[in-house]
Amino acid sequence: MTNIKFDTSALKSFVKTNELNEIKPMLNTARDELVNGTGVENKMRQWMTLPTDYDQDEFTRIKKAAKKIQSDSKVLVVIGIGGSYLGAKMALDFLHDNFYESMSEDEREYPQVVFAGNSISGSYVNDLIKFLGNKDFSVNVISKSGTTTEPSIAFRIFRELLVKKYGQAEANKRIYVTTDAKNGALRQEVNENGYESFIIPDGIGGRYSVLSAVGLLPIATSGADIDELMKGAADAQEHYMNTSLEDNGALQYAAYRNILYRKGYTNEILENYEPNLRFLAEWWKQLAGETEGKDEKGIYPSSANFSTDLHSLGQYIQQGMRNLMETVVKIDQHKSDIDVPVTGDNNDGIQYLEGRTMNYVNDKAFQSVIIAHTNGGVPNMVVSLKDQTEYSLGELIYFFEFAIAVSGYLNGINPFNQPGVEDYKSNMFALLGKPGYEDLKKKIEKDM
Ligand SMILES: O=P(O)(O)OC[C@H]1O[C@](O)(CO)[C@@H](O)[C@@H]1O
Repeated sequence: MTNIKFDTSALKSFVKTNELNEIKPMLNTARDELVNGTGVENKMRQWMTLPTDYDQDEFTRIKKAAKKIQSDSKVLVVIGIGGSYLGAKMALDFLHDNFYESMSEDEREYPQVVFAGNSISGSYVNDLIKFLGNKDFSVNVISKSGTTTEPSIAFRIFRELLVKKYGQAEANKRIYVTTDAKNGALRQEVNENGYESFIIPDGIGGRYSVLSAVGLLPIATSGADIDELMKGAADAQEHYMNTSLEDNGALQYAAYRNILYRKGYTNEILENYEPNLRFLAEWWKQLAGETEGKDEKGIYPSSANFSTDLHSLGQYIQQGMRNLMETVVKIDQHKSDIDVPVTGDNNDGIQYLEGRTMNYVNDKAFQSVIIAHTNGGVPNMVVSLKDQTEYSLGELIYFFEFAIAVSGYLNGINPFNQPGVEDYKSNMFALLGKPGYEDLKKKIEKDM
């Protein structure tokens, strides 16, 4: 097994063999804290066994709901932010064609999945309402807390739109809620209105939730195979939970990125050579950033899309401040390929590429960048993924979740909380005049 290979061959000039041996006892302690549940906040580890231990009845209901949406809607509006958004968006992009979401109604077999509630932009929401026009649509609102401002506002707007279009009773049948089992405003609304609902289990935080109903309903609605996704994740669970450092790419990734971090490579760039992997990095950035960035430490997660960003960020990466490390997610078997056309002339200077394919050129770019950036003082790691299937994505999700959680324990922080996110929220509530924030409002206004 495993469709993932973790390659550190480009790290030779940055990490000596003994360094892996030296960090191994600490890594194993971190791994044991995670796997055996002896670490802090251990109740938030339910994602670890989710691929094999999930509610089968709910899984069946998710597939049924996806079928209903496919039969009665042209568009599914998914409302959520952070972990209640990024996993589904990442998976949809990863699994479908680059222009899948732009296909017209007649061309598509399954509903278009669009997102809302992931910003506070009035223009975006107006554009989306315009786009929906007369199209039949349903709404999947996702929020673990049920109280996050961005999705709450969006849900009000799109629920109102549904009621206006279909009437209250039919609108209620087009609303799918994914939230906490008992708590929060959304659960209360489910109880009052009888919406179809799905549960985000207590022990799964937003950024670890893509393999729960949070990701599964939008992914299934888009026509992707969630059985295969879970199968890949289940096989990854079996592998990464039960193998030691020598055979475990996720543990190796956790070890090497921390060795590098301790040498001053404090910023990690997750990179790809496929445009539809852009949101993989956006998902990973929340996973890594919210997990590790606390107690005034942690690797800063960033991303770049190649070769696009070689023509923008490339200069900085090659010669800027030397605190960067790169992790490339590389696809081994591409979905498709195309020849460089044979024209019989060399006016554009690329006749030497005739007979080659675009993926061949892309692969040479990948190799060249590793050589250049390594020579420029930027350590490179490579996560190679066999292909862009549901099975491989399931594995990849588990690989990163496991590695980042171990990495958090290794760096001596609580990997499963995110207290820092609350500060801006409190200020915003105070400035907006939310009841209960009067004192903070006064304090802010005094300091302004
Ligand atoms: O699902 P919820 O409760 O709306 O939260 C959304 C996101 O907001 C955060 O709590 C941070 O603000 C994330 O951790 C979470 O993924």
